[in-house]
Amino acid sequence: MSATHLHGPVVVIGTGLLGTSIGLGLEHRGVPVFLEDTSPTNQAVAVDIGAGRPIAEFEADRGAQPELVVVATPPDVAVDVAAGALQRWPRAVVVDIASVKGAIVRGLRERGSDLGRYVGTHPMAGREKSGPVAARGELFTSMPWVVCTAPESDPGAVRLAKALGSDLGGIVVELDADEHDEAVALVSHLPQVMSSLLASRLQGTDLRLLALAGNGLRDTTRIAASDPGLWVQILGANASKIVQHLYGVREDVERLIRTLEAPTAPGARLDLAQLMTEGNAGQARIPGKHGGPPQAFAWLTVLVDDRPGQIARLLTEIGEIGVNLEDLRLDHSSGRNVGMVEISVLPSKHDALVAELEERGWRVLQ
Ligand SMILES: NC(=O)c1ccc[n+]([C@@H]2O[C@H](COP(=O)([O-])OP(=O)(O)OC[C@H]3O[C@@H](n4cnc5c(N)ncnc54)[C@H](O)[C@@H]3O)[C@@H](O)[C@H]2O)c1
Ligand SMILES: O=C(O)C(=O)C[C@]1(C(=O)O)C=C[C@@H](O)C=C1
Repeated sequence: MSATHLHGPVVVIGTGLLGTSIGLGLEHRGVPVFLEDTSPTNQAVAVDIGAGRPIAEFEADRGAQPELVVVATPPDVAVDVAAGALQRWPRAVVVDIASVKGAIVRGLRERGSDLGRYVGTHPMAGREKSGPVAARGELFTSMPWVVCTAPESDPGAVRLAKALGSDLGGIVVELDADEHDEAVALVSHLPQVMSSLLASRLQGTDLRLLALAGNGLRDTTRIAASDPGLWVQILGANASKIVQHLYGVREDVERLIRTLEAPTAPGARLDLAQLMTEGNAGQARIPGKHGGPPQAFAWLTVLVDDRPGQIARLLTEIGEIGVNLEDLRLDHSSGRNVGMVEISVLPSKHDALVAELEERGWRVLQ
């Protein structure tokens, strides 16, 4: 059977980071999108940046039914909004994209909503920023998109939910809602908590000391900038599953404290080595891009003058050389007018890229 694609119209309710990113991605594919938000400003910004047209234009055609409604509101109103959409458009399939899944399907079941036309989904892609201005149409490319089929789900509705994920470039993964919540407690919610706990230690620190921070601190605290309002809802809705992992963390932290209180005691070094090795083993299990096996990319750093247009020129030249960037990080060395562009590529491309960039006059550190 050939793959199902969306044709639209698609209604997106909630035009923040995720809803606007979905609108942008679908419009880019030629799927007509209509946007609704309780915040007139967020709706207008999403329309202005090309994520779709205002819902009023859709409703002007009385009796029009969307093919699909995407509920992209915060989790605590997702049940109300999805239940409302199922009633408002009695022939449309309704999906939500909230970060927790069990509570939403249970909420809809309790209300007696038509679960045949509802499918819970969750794109495992996002940013630490909120609102439509932070949206990106390519946010979902090659990222997992979980589809949680309930026993009541109609197969046609599930096909459309999967089409949403795959049309936006995501990799569709089918899970039961409870399995999903179990998994994200570890791979998404615990990282957020750990990052916030770490970053909160920085409050009140002398800024001269913080200026020494390298990538270690930046890598581990990026998501500590996430929206507290959204995360209070996510953590609250998945509390019982997250707390199981925090018990494990507590045990490890208590063990580490005991070891570091007596760092020269017999066995202390071995204990520290074990802790680091256990971390290495866990980190090595994280799959590489596109859900493939973990892959070690090769990194190089290019120094660029801190002038407008330099980074764009570098990226254009890497494109001309014909090497695919796997990842990119930008950094500034404190107090110098130079930027550092860290680039990761397939190991087999590394040496040729360095040689070609040096040939073109770039300063490359390896
Ligand atoms: N931020 C992420 O990284 C991420 C990733 C995957 C999934 N999600 C999920 O996506 C959903 C949206 O998250 P976001 O980051 O886009 O949040 P956001 O704050 O950027 O956007 C939410 C939008 O919903 C609107 N809204 C609130 N109540 C509404 C209602 N009753 N009706 C219509 N609009 C309403 C808000 O005005 C806002 O524009 C959440 O359920 C979240 O769990 C977030
Ligand atoms: O990259 C990020 O900013 C994210 O944290 C995105 C992230 C994640 O944990 O991967 C956060 C919460 C969402 O529910 C899905 C994706």
